[in-house]
Amino acid sequence: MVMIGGDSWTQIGSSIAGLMFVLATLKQFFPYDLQLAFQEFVLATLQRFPFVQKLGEWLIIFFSPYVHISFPEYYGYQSNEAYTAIEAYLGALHTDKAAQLRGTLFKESKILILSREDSRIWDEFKGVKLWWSSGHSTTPDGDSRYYQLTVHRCHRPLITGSYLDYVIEEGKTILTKNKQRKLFSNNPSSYWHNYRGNLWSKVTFENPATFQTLAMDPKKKEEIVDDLLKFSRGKEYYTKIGKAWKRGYLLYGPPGTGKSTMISAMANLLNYDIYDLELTTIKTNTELRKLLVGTSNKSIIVIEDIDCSLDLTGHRNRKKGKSDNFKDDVDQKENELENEMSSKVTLSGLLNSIDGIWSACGQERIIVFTTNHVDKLDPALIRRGRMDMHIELSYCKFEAFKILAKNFLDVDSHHLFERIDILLKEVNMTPADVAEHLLTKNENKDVESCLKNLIQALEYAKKKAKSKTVPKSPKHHSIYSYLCKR
Ligand SMILES: Nc1ncnc2c1ncn2[C@@H]1O[C@H](COP(=O)(O)OP(=O)(O)OP(=O)(O)O)[C@@H](O)[C@H]1O
Repeated sequence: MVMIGGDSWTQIGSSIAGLMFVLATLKQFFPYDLQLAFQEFVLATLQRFPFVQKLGEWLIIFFSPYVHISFPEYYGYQSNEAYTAIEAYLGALHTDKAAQLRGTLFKESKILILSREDSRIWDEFKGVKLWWSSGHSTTPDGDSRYYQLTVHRCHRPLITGSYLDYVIEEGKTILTKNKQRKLFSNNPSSYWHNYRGNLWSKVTFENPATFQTLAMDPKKKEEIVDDLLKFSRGKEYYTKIGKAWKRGYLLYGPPGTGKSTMISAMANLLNYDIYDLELTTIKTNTELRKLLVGTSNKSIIVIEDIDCSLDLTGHRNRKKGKSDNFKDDVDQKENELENEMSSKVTLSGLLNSIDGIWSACGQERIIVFTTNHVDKLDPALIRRGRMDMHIELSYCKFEAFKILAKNFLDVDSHHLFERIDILLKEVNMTPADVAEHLLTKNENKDVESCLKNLIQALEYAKKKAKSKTVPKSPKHHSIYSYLCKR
């Protein structure tokens, strides 16, 4: 064992102090990025010797006069809004001097947006120079990108006090200015790999539907628009009453009555993103929770055709009643096996996720269920409080027809309107079908012949209804394909 005497300690102490003094003096003559590069070089060399590396890291942290603040892209499965705001802020910083830029031209926009792509960016705030760097880190939850801010210790109060607030505010302003709404669809878990950004695929959302062009009873429409606007302005209200800032809408009605169109109109009204959640590709409740946590604020989460997505409806009832005979037992076993093979997302899993997650971590989220068969749904799923507003979209009545006529033919009144009014009272025709007939205008037909064409179709439908012919079932539109095709 080597013993070190009191004199030796004094010697070591003064040597370290001397070295620190020399380093601190030298530092003044080197630009900061050179110092960083040097630190990285030292660490890379030391990496070969894990113990020495740990010691080196500790020494650098201990003696370095700089403070490092990290902003990871995700915490757990939730995205970090500070990261997104910083990304936007830094992307727009000194673009005139940057060496590496990325150009983006959004559809329908004439402005090319140039943003920085360098991994090291400096900034200046109230005369203080600051350094930003970006990188990747691996955590037990998967890979995450991050931004790191480095600043001299003496400027810490300025940075934490006002600079960071300034960066986040500026970043958010840039994001709002450049905001392109996105339509997300969930990837199967086999795609997720190690990176949380792979949970959802996104495309730019460009469906032009608005509440103005949505054909439905104007009073009902006004009620829905008011409700949505009240929700989006309700931050203080929800905080005051201690409720999660979320709202659920159940849209029900026959195919082709405008459920998907209304979702687009909602997104366009509030400037929210849409998450189209396909339940059938989700294997477990845990996966479902990860996906929901991975959604961002100011978004609409849509579960379309909830009655067909999974066996959500019967679970509770089946569990309650004990099977009386052997056949029931066999049926139950078969059902369980089927569930095992496909998806294990259960009604209770869905309900827990909806209620639990947002009360814990979500803000400003709308959830929409659509169905063609409201009567098939478990009451627990759609009770008020969970689905706050139940909206029925029904067959085309005269008020709705007038909106479609305005949309497609640009006419407010016409002598044929009266006949159409009478026929619409007698026949159930969906707005989708009416719209289809009015679209014949595109085949160079005039308004008069378009309306006559519609009257003919209505009269034909009336005759069919009388002879009790079962109408052909209309095409199913998945919201994703519908929104993408527009
Ligand atoms: N109420 C409506 N107002 C305006 N257009 C409508 C309305 N309903 C349907 N349409 C038109 O019909 C087409 C299909 O409508 P949409 O997909 O919104 O119906 P849906 O109720 O969601 O049908 P599904 O249940 O099959 O998904 C759209 O292209 C839309 O333009």
